[in-house]
Amino acid sequence: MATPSIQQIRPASLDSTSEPPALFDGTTRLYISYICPFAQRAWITRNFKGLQDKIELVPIDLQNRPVWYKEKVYPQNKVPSLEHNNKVIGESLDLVKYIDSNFEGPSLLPDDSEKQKFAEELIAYSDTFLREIYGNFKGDIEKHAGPQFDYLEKALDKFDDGPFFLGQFSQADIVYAPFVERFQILLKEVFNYDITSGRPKLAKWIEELNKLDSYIQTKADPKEVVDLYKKKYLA
Ligand SMILES: N[C@@H](CCC(=O)N[C@@H](CS)C(=O)NCC(=O)O)C(=O)O
Repeated sequence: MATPSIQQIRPASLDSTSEPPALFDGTTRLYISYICPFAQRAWITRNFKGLQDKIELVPIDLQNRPVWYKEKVYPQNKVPSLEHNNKVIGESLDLVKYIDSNFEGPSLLPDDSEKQKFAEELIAYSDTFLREIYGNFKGDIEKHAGPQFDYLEKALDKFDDGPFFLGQFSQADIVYAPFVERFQILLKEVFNYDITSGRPKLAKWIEELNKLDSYIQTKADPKEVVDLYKKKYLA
């Protein structure tokens, strides 16, 4: 029997014509959009911890959002959000930490305090990383984005007991992976800029990420990424 493709195991997105799920019935639900890198962070966390049966994935069509999402689930009207224990929480960085510490499954932070401190530093830097790159899509991309990828290359040099930021796969990798995925596609396609050129550790990090099912299953459609970003940033 053929292995089901990644797309086949993805539930269909709910749109303005869809009925809401049975909200606050005790089911834990992670609301995402397949194209959203912030939501992808929480989705990878859920997958890596093996919580596919404990946290139901509810994809939303952001272009044609159901009104009940804002009214009944998450007034901020953004994804990701998590319905858990009769409340709804949002913000991807908080959700990565929340899912990691409130559910079973392998921990996404090592015991080593030096590594924990470095994870905090990397996670705290992620907003600056994004701002520097997104904010310069119309400018000299090499000048502005280059130092950001150099930052990652240097960070990957800190621990040598594995290919990830802390050696082993952790929250820090999850925070950056969805964005590096998109920037790699987009900068190559639009600016012919290869983010891995001269950055062997970053190249290896991407290669190793692409061996993890929990990440592979969440990857965005590259064509959709390019179309969306061109429309948003380069029109
Ligand atoms: N700071 C938020 C950002 C989430 C976010 O901007 N999500 C986008 C999709 S990628 C969204 O829901 N946009 C809908 C809107 O702004 O109306 C997080 O980290 O979770």
